[in-house]
Amino acid sequence: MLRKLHSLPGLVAALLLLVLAITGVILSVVPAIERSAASIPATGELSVAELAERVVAHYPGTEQIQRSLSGEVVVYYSRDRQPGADLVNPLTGEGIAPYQPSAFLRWVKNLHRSFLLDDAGRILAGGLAVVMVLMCLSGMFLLARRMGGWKAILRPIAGTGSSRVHAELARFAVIGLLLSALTGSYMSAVRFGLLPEAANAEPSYPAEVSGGTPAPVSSLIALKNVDANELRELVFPYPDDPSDVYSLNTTQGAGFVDQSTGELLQYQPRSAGNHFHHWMVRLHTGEGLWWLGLVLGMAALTVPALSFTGMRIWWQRRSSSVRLDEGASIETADVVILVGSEGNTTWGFARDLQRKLNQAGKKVHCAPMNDLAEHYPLASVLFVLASTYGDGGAPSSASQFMTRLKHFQADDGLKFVVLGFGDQQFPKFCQYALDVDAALGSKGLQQMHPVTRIDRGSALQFREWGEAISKHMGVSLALTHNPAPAVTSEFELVERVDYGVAVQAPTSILRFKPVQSRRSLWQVLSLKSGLHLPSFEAGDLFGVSPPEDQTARLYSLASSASDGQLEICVRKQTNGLCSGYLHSLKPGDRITGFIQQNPGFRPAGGATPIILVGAGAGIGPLAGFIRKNTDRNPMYLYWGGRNPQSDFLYQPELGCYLNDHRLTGLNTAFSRSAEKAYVQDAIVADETALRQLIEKGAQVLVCGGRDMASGVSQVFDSILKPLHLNVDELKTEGRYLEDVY
Ligand SMILES: Cc1cc2nc3c(=O)[nH]c(=O)nc-3n(C[C@H](O)[C@H](O)[C@H](O)COP(=O)(O)O)c2cc1C
Repeated sequence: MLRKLHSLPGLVAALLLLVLAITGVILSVVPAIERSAASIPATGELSVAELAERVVAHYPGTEQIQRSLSGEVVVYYSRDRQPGADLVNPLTGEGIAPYQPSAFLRWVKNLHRSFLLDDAGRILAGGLAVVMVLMCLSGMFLLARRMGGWKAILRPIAGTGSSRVHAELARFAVIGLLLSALTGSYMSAVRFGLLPEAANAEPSYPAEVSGGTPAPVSSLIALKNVDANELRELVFPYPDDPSDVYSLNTTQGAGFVDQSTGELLQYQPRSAGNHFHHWMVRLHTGEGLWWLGLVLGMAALTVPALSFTGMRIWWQRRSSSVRLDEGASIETADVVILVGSEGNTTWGFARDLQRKLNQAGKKVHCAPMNDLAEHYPLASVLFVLASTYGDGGAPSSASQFMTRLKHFQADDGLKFVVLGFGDQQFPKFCQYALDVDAALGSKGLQQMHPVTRIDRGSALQFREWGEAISKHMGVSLALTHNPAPAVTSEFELVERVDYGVAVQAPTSILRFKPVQSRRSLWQVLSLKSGLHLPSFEAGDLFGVSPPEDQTARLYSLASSASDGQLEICVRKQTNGLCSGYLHSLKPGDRITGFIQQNPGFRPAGGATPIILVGAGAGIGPLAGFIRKNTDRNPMYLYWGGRNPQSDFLYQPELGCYLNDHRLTGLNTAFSRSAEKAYVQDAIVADETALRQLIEKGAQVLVCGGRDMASGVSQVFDSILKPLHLNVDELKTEGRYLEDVY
């Protein structure tokens, strides 16, 4: 519901909102430009009387002096019976230039206020401001849900792609956008009488004036008492009419001034309502608040990107919303599949499972987790496929599941299996699936297979899980769903460096270059060659499928596109189809593969000290990070191999990086040498130095096998203890990142 409230108005109004935002950005810089051009006297330096005297000295036919909130002073005068208007310097009264408001800015303002359509357009713009308020509020709630609660709203945002960019931008801009939208809605509501307009402080014309000889303007006491910076407007009396008066309008109130006695007549201070109205207008336009104008402009600048990423998210969600038909009824089903999903991708996996179970002759009922029935009379297996959302929380189609589970009656024969879908970059990887598994277990249901976690929709892990389930159920389930078949390119191996054969850990550094492809029309038009690498950074992933199998394996990239080549470090696994295939390549051989972004595994920029930890081929992306450290920020590498003579990967490069200070410190450990040490030992040996680095704000990046990563995490937990910190807390702050396989 909340999501619909956010996305539907956004989709419908996107184009018009873009017009409002872009014109808003242009108008937002006007106060700052005006402010930079204006001379503003210090408070108390110049009174309205002095200002008027100086202006009149240069413009004897002065009729009116106006001051904008930005500090621009304009004199309206008559010379030789011709009216004129000039910008003047308030300190001298001299003219600066003829006052000619920009026709372009007037047009932009009209477009912003009314889409150049008078009242109908103003109503539309007002309606859009209200839509924007709704989108900002619903967006804030969605963001809080995404982050796992309001308290976590300022934490680093995990995730990738449009969804992450949208969340980052929205968090940056939401206050500014909300302020613009609220004040815009208010102004429209006042204009169309939906809200009462604050009574204007218009004093009534004085019934009596002295009618004496006009005194020089500089001597009028009422004008001497007002600071020039408070002036909005001073209208001069008709020349030669002693019964006429000055009309004075300031930021505080309005009244009349007797041109002979200088007495202030009929003065009316601004009411509280009038002040409020005045401030609402200023908060919308930034008039007189140039810095606020720029802040609002920057917020409005995000609207095109928010619209684009918002539409992409909506489209991705829509295109993956392949709802399955329920299949068998609750009463007749012998297998039940319940799906917990937020972004709809889990439904694709469920559909594959349902289809394969049907092919195996099962009667399958499939439904969202929120539709858990009280009883499935004939079912023998209950599958729960659940993603995790927010900070380890339930996705929307499972939000009621735990409550409904309380009324669930399980038959003795019913077994359950939970399959979690999540992303390892999140600190609570598949947490909701783990919670569901525990809750079903505590209901007395029998677990058919331990809860399994699928990382980033891995087709390989899903297939492997299907094989295990096939054995339990005595059927053949060849699960093949692959949520995001990637766009592949062709690459040629140009160099390989081999290590580790003598210690039974054959590991190769493989370097590829892109193969000339047929140029697209865009490349032809933009004079680009077809020989370009797709954009990627060290730490992103390279997906390759061996010829015998369509399922891609992912390897961490050790280079970035700017290095001009694609580099991976691959250990040959026993019976490994893909690693075996890659190790069989000779220079000149070609492969196809694709890039998958992995923005959650990148070193923090700036002077933050970086501690890199890896073992074996896990050094690949770490070497890539060091190579890119051309600013020579503090970077320390802890790496474990088997034997320095055989598998000291990147040894020559690391030597160069130490010499040119891209690498600050190198600590190695070798398990099949005299020292018989692992990377954890090298970390423990350096405990004090590491603790000091972390105290200074260092970030830790770990890459390698799962066992190594878990050992390293334990060691860091004990190093962090005296600091009253632990690895989980560092992970939440984005200061402990893992890329494990
Ligand atoms: C805002 C957001 C928060 C997420 N939080 C977690 C999390 O805490 N733990 C986790 O393992 N995965 C998390 N994920 C990853 C999703 O669970 C994963 O992408 C899953 O495949 C999505 O499936 P769905 O599209 O069916 O909802 C999150 C994803 C997003 C977009």
